[in-house]
Amino acid sequence: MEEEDPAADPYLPYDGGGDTIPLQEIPKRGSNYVMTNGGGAPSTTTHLLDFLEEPIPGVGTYDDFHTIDWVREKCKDRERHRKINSKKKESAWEFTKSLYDAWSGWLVVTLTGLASGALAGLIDIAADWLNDLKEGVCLSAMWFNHEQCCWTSNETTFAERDKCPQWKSWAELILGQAEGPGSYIMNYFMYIYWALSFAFLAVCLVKVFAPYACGSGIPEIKTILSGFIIRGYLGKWTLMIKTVTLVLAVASGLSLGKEGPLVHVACCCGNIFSYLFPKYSKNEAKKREVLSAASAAGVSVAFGAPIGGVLFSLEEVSYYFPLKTLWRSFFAALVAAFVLRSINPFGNSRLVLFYVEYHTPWYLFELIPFILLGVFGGLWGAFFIRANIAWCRRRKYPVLEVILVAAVTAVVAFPNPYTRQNTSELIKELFTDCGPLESSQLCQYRSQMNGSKAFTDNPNRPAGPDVYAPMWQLCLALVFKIIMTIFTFGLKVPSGLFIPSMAIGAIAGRIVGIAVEQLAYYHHDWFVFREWCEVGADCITPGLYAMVGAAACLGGVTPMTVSLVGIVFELTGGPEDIVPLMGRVMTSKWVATKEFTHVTLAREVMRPRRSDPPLAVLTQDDLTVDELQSTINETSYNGFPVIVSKESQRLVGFALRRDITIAIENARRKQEGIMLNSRVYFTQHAPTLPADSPRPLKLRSILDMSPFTVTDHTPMEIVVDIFRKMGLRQCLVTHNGIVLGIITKKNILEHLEELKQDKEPLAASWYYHKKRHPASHGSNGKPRSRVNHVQLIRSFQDGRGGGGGGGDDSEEEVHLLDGSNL
Ligand SMILES: Nc1ncnc2c1ncn2[C@@H]1O[C@H](COP(=O)(O)OP(=O)(O)OP(=O)(O)O)[C@@H](O)[C@H]1O
Repeated sequence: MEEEDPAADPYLPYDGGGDTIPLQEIPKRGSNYVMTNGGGAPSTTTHLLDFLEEPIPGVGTYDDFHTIDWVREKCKDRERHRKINSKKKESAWEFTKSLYDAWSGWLVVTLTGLASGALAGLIDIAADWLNDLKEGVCLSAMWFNHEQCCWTSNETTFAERDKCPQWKSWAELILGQAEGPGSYIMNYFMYIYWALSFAFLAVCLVKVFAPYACGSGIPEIKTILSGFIIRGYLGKWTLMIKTVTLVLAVASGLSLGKEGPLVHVACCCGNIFSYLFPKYSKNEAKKREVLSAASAAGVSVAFGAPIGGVLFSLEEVSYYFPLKTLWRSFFAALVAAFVLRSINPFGNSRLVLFYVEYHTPWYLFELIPFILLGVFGGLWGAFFIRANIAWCRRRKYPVLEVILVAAVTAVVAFPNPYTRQNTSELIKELFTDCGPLESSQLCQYRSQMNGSKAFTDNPNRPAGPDVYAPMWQLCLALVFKIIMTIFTFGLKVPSGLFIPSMAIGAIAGRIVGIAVEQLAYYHHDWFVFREWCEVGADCITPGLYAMVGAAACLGGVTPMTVSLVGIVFELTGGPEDIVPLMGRVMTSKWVATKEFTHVTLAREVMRPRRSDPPLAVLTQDDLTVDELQSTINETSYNGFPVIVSKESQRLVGFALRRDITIAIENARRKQEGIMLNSRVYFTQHAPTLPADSPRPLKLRSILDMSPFTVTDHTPMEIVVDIFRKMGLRQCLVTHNGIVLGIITKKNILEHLEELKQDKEPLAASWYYHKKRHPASHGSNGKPRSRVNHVQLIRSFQDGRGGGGGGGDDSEEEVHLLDGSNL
């Protein structure tokens, strides 16, 4: 390490550039000593020795909506480790501190897991209760939902599980009659009334208290985990409001799920707990390790799928995922699942949402309909994304829109039993295997099974009117769900896409399943069925088709592959059915993935481009404070290359704008003699100055002397690789040691997008936005307002399904660059 000198710190008194004061001679905090000021008269000042060790407050932190520098954060952590290791042998106290430090990672993920599990349980219970409130109330105990109410009743029969005298529908309570058109209309009215009230309350809470609480939150979390700062996105307000409004939004009956928002809730918990430990709160890279574990805990409780959660965190959201984070994610997912299981919100003593056991295996031929379902899922995904993006561009009135969508949903959903019921319940019903004990309408085949026959003895049967009627209702439900999901996703309430997508796939799957089953029944002599599906044989399970369809549609709207299989596998608890799932998922991945071949060189991507203003640089020892400040004020770049001199242009290092501003402010406040014409220098020793010049300001401590550089001839393939592997924020481009330009992470993303669009004109949201609102940009074309930054940041999330979320109401909210692989 280079030797510190007092002038290296802007707080320290300076002796005029001559001999520096040996460290041991500097008195302790609070004592006085005599110094010469800029060659002038001796002055007495109070010197704070601790500043030698303390970093300048604020230096090394980041502004809102900026990219973090992973390399710098990792170095900081290594330095902290070194310090702790060297001190731990000094005393028992230091040793205890080092132990605490080593364990704090496990502690923070345990707390996160506990909190996520508890909150998920609470949300499940509250949402169930509120959802049933739309139909009626439990007179014996108001806090029971419909199911619990009738469980506790002695008069409930097995066939009519949901009927009991304690549970009163609104018509019974208000009109005193349970049947007839009057009661139907009253129940209909009350259903709409509650749905609208919940939706209105949810959107108002979000709008007034925590705009970041809307949407699923997953794209933003991906953005944050890849190294962006979005202050308040994972804060306590967002957590509180998201928890409450999620319950309301789910209960309002809107076509949305709570799974994505639960991941957001878990990440808020992780972020809040990380503030208890300086190791995490002061290091943005370390904080992201906790957030990775938190997102695993989120998925774990959202679906009851702990392993799926870890895979999700690894594959989908995390950017930096060392082995230690894998273990911690696993542990957080485990703790969260355990807590949720103890709360037992589904009342089935199972963690999984849709536990199914199919009585027959699937046959090779069935891969054809499975693949067709895969195609349907892909088409649904593509259609949904396009339609949702197109709709999001037209969005203007968030509150009104929520009320309208909730009203239409309630009015249309009530008459159809498949749309009225809770979506998770619907999926569960669609997944069911028609056993003898199954009371679902979908299992009312013509020749009813003799109840005493075993499951495995359950041949395919012809469908009668009792099955055709629900089939029609399912078809209508499919159309309804497809349309409503497009309009719902992106509303200003918490909304996840997993459950509606699964429902759409499951409905389509069940319809296809029943169709294939009937085909096999009536045409068992066709060669495809002849071998394995004779009359009376038990061969086709429509529930399995529903499951494959659900996975297909889920895969269509999210880029998950391995984690999707993991989640669906855990969700349904069926190990035999994993092969069709894997097949389906892999097909879509192969079709969708396209590798780029970069033929470009760094100099073609670097900024400034020919038409841009020249690169803003700082010289190492001939700027004044005034000149430095005007460079900072006139531009809004995050940092500036520091060069030897205007003539030589050789690179010395890189200084961040924020660090420079903070250091100057601090020096002005705490250091006497710093004026506008004081010379600023980044060198080890001060330049020789005329005797009457004011005291110079040394800024070497904020200079990054090892910035990443590439030469102008480096292929972009390599540059992208360096950015990916090292987590760089920026990289300087040199030629013979002379700085030519800079490439930032966002430049790389824009470049990748250009490649993706086959060199069509760049359509990044930034440029798009610029065209529409020129007034909101600074002279250098950089967006000024916070809203614009949100849009720009959104460009780093995976465009798929990105219509949701965000805290602004502007039109171009959806966007578009795929940054998930950088
Ligand atoms: N010193 C500089 N001189 C000229 N252009 C620069 C300079 N620094 C950055 N740029 C370019 O200006 C644009 C804005 O850069 P900036 O440093 O603000 O980062 P950014 O890419 O917007 O990312 P962030 O979100 O971190 O602000 C980028 O295209 C970058 O290549």
